[in-house]
Amino acid sequence: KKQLKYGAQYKGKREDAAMQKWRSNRFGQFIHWGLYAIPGGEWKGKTYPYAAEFLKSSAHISNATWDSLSYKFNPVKFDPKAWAKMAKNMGVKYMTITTKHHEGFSLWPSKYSEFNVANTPYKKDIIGALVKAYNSEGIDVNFYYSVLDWHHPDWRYDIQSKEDSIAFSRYLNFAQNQLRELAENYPTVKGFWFDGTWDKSIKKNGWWTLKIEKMLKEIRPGVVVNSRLRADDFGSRHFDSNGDMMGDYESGYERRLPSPTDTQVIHRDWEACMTIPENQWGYHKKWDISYTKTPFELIEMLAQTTSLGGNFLLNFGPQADGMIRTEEQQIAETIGNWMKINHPAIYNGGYAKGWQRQDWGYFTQNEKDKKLYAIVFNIPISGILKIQTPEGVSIGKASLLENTNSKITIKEIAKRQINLYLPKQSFPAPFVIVLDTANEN
Ligand SMILES: C#C[C@@H]1N[C@@H](C)[C@@H](O)[C@H]1O
Repeated sequence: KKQLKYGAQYKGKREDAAMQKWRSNRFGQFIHWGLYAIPGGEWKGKTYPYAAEFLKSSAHISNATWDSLSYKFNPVKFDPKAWAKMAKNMGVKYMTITTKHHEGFSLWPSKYSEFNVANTPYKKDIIGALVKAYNSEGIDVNFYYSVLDWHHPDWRYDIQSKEDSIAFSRYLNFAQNQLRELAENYPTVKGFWFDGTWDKSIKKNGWWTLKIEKMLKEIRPGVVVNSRLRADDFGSRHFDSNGDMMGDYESGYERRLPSPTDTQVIHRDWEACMTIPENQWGYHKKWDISYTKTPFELIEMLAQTTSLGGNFLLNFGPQADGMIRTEEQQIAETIGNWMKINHPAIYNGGYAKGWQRQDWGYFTQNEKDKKLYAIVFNIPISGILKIQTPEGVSIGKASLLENTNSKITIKEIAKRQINLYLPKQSFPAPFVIVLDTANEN
């Protein structure tokens, strides 16, 4: 074991109320919004297939040209209450908003950088409006903050000279000031989601990442910080040089999930963030420039994540005019209709210890109602759902969550081998079975 000053600050899961709330939320909305929404993946008549929020680099656009987009930022149709209503109806319990992405443009009137929403035709504080609207809907708000900053003159990708280290320490002070400002000015913030921490400059300044974590937790006790902020004494990220996770939850699952049987993740808190297109976080004018996931695919990801004790953060990329595109609205509505019936299998849901993953779907154990849920995506041709029960546990009753009068016949065909016989009906959508279990001894 190495002696670390800037490694993991604690072992195991946080069990305080704020972390338990974060964990019980399970389903969140990611929002990527910034100047990149204006060009929307297109530049000088050319469409770029890469992530729209990376257009500045994929189209080799100068800082001066990119920054001048701020003079055009005027989302006249922006209605934070409408966004929050849509999110509520979709069934998310938290939202994570880009306060500043790699472009360096701040969506709040920051004292520490002119490059912010106050100096645009729109003028108003977007972060403040979103926090107010989402909190009014009972939705927690977290702040995404990119440490990587293409705009700031003191940003460095690496420290290769005295000048670099002098400039970069100015940058680290600037970022610390902005983060303090966010934590102080928006007291209901529940978490900080750091990104853009992969460069050598940050890996050589692991001390700063711990300082930031401590500062935020001092200003906002209970606030939740992702592992992606953190680097240790030797530049190891997410997990320190002794293999211990830093921050409060693992945030390495970006556009990917652990495999359904990868149970090593259940020992820590974690979150997967996911795009609906293949790889677009910011708004891209061409929705179908890549494959876009269907609502049922996204619901399966949510179920898989919950079954392994993780949170699922689904991304939306609002338009420059402030509207959420219709394709995203429709997906939100379909997911919301499913959540209205099936949320008991998700909220407060987690890993069902001892219940072996089956091909037909996922088990989740509800921390609150202590019930076991089976979320079914793949009905076998036989119509029989096979279940292997843990040692000493039997299934007393099984019924459809959407119709608890529906009786599902249970048959023990061998020790700990159960057949569930589905009712003869169509199942046009993924569905949930509530299993009443009992200890045999
Ligand atoms: C790469 C990269 C960034 N990380 C994702 C969460 C998005 O913010 C994307 O731009």
